[in-house]
Amino acid sequence: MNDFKQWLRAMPKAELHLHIDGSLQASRLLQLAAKNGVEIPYDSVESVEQAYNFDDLQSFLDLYYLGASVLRDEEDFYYLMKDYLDKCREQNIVHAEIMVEPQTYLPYGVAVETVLAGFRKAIAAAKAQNGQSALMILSLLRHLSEEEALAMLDSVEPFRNDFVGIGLASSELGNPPEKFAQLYAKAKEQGYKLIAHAGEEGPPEYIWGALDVLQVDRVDHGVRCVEDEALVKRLIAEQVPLTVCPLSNVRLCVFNTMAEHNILEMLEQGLCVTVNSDDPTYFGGFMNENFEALADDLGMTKAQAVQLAANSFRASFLSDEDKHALIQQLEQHAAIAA
Ligand SMILES: Nc1ncnc2[nH]cnc12
Ligand SMILES: [Zn+2]
Repeated sequence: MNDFKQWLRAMPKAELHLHIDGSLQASRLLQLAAKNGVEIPYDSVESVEQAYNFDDLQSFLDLYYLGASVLRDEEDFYYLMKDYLDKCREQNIVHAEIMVEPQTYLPYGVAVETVLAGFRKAIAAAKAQNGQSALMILSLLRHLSEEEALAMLDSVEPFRNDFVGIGLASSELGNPPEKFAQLYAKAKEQGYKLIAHAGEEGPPEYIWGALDVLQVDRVDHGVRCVEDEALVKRLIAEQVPLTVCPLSNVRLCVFNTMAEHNILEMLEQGLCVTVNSDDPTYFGGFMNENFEALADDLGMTKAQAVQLAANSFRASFLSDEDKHALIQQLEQHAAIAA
């Protein structure tokens, strides 16, 4: 491995766009399917990994929801979160904001309390044992109705302190932000930070909708903003963070190749872009593999890597004091020769 890659791996960074179900390892999926008696059409790690071959977002989501269907009890959720937090430690992800999607497990009779008890325990252990920092985001599923999302928001009321914000994920096309206007208004009243996927497969209008109707603090993906000059100007002027996921975008055919990805052009234009893994086990890499792909295929410089990591701390929902401490840590790393 070259010196720059070693330096990138050691760089402190925050991950702001990660679906916990998207970090389910194939071996864990098989183990839980066997433990919980869930029938799945795969019998080996190789056969699961062969299915990681997607034409678009929906073809991925079909496998992603099948994977999530094997989780049943508190221990299953604990190990899912622990596996990801172990990876954060290995990759110098010093802070993570993690999307959890309790609506996914409801059809299997899994209560929100069970899901949160497992996740909470793993996060508390990572904090106590390794000083790791993690926050959870309640991610609602846009292929379901707004009523269902509102019902979930009500269900988590007793667990309000487990979540820093709400997000909106799943099938984007045909499910515009406007469908969830009431949900976001209610969540805002309750003090949640607001995030939504927009402009991944959906058009720039969906990003306008996320900004103007949902009033989001941060946009997940947002790469299609470049099709609308006025939108780019607004995003730059307001420094709205965009959580970009390079390997995900290539695997889901948003870009044909990594060489065509626009993340560094967006960065150079002055947009507040960050690097994230989205669903790392399904898309062939966690955070460091995303950074390495930008170095290999787009010629990312050290200064650009530092800017991307600094953006990840600024765009986080940490206190100003915590952000400042992490940016100082990053500046110390930046002073080391790559
Ligand atoms: N990339 C993605 N876009 C929308 N919803 C998702 N859920 C998990 N990954 C997603
Ligand atoms: Zn996502």
